[in-house]
Amino acid sequence: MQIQLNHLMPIPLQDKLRQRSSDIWNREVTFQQGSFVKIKAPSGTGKTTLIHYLYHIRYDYTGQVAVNGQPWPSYSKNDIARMRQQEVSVIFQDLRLFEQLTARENIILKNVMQGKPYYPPEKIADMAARLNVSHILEQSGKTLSYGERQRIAIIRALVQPFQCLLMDEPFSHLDEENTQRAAALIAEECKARNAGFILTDLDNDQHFAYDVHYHL
Ligand SMILES: Nc1ncnc2c1ncn2[C@@H]1O[C@H](COP(=O)(O)OP(=O)(O)OP(=O)(O)O)[C@@H](O)[C@H]1O
Repeated sequence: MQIQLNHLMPIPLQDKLRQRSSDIWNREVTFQQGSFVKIKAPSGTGKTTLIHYLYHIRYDYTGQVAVNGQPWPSYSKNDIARMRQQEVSVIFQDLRLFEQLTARENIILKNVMQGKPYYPPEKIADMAARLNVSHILEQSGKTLSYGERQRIAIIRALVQPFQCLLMDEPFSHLDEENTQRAAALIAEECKARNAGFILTDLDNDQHFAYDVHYHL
């Protein structure tokens, strides 16, 4: 999956962003299939906005986001749904777990809706053990701590096919050990699919062997 930005600018932030230089906003940028991409930016400069544009759930921009050569708006609703099932996965900054479902139900919800599991239960158990969340899998979403939710959201994003994984500050509430464990799992799952990712964060980090760094 290749994503190209063609002079992308958020309409609500145009005045603010014109006053600072950026590698992303109002530029021509190509995110190559399989690349590990880091986008660093201070708070409030549009990381979440960018991730929402890339996942095509927000559209208040000028310019273009093209996926595999075609702008997002040219795809049908069915195409977009299929691409979110097969080609692009996401870890939102606000996580978006269903509070009334258990952690396990949140993880497998997309598989259940599609009628088939992507991974067998043992693989999900293995991922949960690696991220130290085995003991909370049957707890309801509303009782989980933010760090636990973050690890459940990470596992949920990894139990589907994808060519590109979008991640918005995915380790913001994890300690160093759990961050390292989560990053290792994400890197493995990307390599297993020949997939890449686009990760936004506030600071520099060494969690991955990034192919490209950008400043937002
Ligand atoms: N729908 C919107 N309409 C107008 N302004 C918005 C909208 N959404 C976000 N903003 C503003 O755009 C700016 C960027 O927001 P965004 O959440 O993308 O930043 P961020 O870099 O992810 O921030 P943080 O690091 O704090 O999570 C903020 O000043 C925010 O108030």
